[in-house]
Amino acid sequence: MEQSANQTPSTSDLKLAFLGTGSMNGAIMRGIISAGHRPELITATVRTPAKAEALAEETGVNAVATENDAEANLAAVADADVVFLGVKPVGIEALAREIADALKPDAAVVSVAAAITLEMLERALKPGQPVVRSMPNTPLTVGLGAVGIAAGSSVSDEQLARVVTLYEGAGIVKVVPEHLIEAVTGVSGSGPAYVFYLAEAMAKAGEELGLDADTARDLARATVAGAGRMLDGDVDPAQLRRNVTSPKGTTERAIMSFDESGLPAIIAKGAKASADRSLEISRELDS
Ligand SMILES: NC(=O)C1=CN([C@@H]2O[C@H](COP(=O)(O)OP(=O)(O)OC[C@H]3O[C@@H](n4cnc5c(N)ncnc54)[C@H](OP(=O)(O)O)[C@@H]3O)[C@@H](O)[C@H]2O)C=CC1
Ligand SMILES: O=C(O)[C@@H]1CCC=N1
Repeated sequence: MEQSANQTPSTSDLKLAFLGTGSMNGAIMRGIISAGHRPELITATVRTPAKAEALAEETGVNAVATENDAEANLAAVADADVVFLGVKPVGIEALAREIADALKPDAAVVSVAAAITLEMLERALKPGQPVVRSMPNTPLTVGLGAVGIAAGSSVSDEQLARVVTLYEGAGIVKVVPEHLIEAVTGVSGSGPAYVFYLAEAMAKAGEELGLDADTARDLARATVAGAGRMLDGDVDPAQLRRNVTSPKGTTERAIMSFDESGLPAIIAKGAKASADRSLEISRELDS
């Protein structure tokens, strides 16, 4: 049964480490900083020195490259209260094993990786280390993220609430049983790409209707951004759609065409393909 966490402990003094600060961990970190977390309490690691320099310059965090400092990940977690693991799924377990002995025993380790199960994470860390499996998405970077999280066996209510509060600074959070994380992946983890894909397709449609490429792209982009902004809050997408759809008007014809083409089923099939791929990667990596 899905539930929303409702405790809001203070997280403003927590020391955070982001290990592997690319698209996803970078989005989480930027969202948390925009929500007010002080960059001087954050250490971020990447592999490449130039990327570390750019991150430090842009965000003010302490950013370190593992190519410059082989101990960077160990140093980053040494006094961290919450550690976000943000490397590709294939590298997560090795990273967890690398930092296992350097973590504070009560540090919460939050994986953002697709397909990496709580069992795999707990096996790679020391017994009793609190672990959270999360499935975030990149709109966290603009404070409009959507995150699913599942708690490991050693996570206290307070530790889970801290992770929820950190994420809630930059989006909405749903606490779900682990077996539903694949569903979260199929809807919201991969979801931003579906929406960008829609914007690409709308732009192409505009060109086919005679608009020049720049005009078509700008109209499609602004439409998806504006509609996305209207969805922020407790609103019903179907009602917003109906507000655009005049009886016997132009939009109605377009929606009828989408329905005749089976668009809802096509989207459901794509979301399932994402969820299924997550399970497939789990099987590939679980040794
Ligand atoms: N992108 C997305 O929308 C989403 C991604 N995820 C998950 O997020 C994770 C990361 O994906 P994504 O952000 O897209 O990938 P990226 O390639 O953008 O980021 C990976 C980061 O890890 C760094 N890195 C690699 N190895 C190490 C290491 N040993 N120590 C420190 N840093 C390291 C890379 O540094 P460098 O660039 O210098 O090589 C890079 O900054 C994946 O597990 C994915 O499943 C989950 C939800 C959504
Ligand atoms: O494509 C991926 O595998 C990652 C996980 C969800 C979104 N991006």
